[in-house]
Amino acid sequence: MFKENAVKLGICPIGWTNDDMPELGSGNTFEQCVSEMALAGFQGTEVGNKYPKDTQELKQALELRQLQIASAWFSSFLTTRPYKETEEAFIKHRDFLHEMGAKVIVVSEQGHSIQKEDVPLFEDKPHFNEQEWELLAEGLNTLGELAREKGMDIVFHHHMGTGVQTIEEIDKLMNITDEDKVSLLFDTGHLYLSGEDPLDVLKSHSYRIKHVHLKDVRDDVAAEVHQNKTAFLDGVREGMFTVPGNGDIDFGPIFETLAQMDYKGWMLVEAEQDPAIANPLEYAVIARNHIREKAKI
Ligand SMILES: O=C1C[C@@H](O)[C@H](O)[C@@H](O)C1=O
Ligand SMILES: [Co+2]
Repeated sequence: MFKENAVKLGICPIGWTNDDMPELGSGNTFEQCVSEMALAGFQGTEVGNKYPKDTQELKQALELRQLQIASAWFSSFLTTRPYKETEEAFIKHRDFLHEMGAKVIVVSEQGHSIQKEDVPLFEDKPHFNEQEWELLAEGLNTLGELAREKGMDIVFHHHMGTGVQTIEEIDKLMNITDEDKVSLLFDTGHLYLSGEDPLDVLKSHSYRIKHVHLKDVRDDVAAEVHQNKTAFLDGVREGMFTVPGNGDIDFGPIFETLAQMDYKGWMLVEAEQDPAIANPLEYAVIARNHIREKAKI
């Protein structure tokens, strides 16, 4: 299994408050969120919309709970907007994360994304044309260089409803970007929901994976989302995702493969669902226990 101290375990705030649907968990405070993360036994977190913007204030709140910032999501629009727009926003984001001690920056291409659109998730995903693939690759290589200026890496987030969702698309992106500048985020839930075998991605891109999101999927809800032509955010509300140990993904072989490939870095539970239905602390504890049982950490 994993070497000692190779992996840091974290949890994302999206189970407490959802940045894409701020009405989910609107009554949950930042203090409740980070206190419950620590109480459930996690060492770190990503950044959510309720976190203090002031780095000193955020550092103090995290130090009190012995939590670290692992990363934060960044939306790029390299395929649809002038490059400079993405670069300007990226530099601010990079500098904030650097100040907070993070080593990786999560990047997701949101050009043409249907992630927030009211259209069928399983039917309307975008497909990039060759020119868009080139824009994406060039832009990501440059963002990767900018991250390197601060000793950081960008980790690309493949995602349902975007142009980089399937294994074929992930393979293509990895092939056309510079391996020294663009790394990969491995998100179990997005791969499984897309119908991919997450183990295939681990095996093909082990040396580029530098960040992990642990998300489980409820097969019965996912089937309804498929059948009823539901949109991504409605699927989330309906409970398509949950924490590891509460859904249908078998995490044993995933942890085994990550350990065999000598994965080092963060693994963060990231399980968006309605906190009014799934109590965030209760589900954080379910996830922590499942990881202890299956990954022996
Ligand atoms: O990393 C992520 C961030 C969320 O905003 C996103 O929608 C979620 O599904 C995810 O994987
Ligand atoms: Co994710």
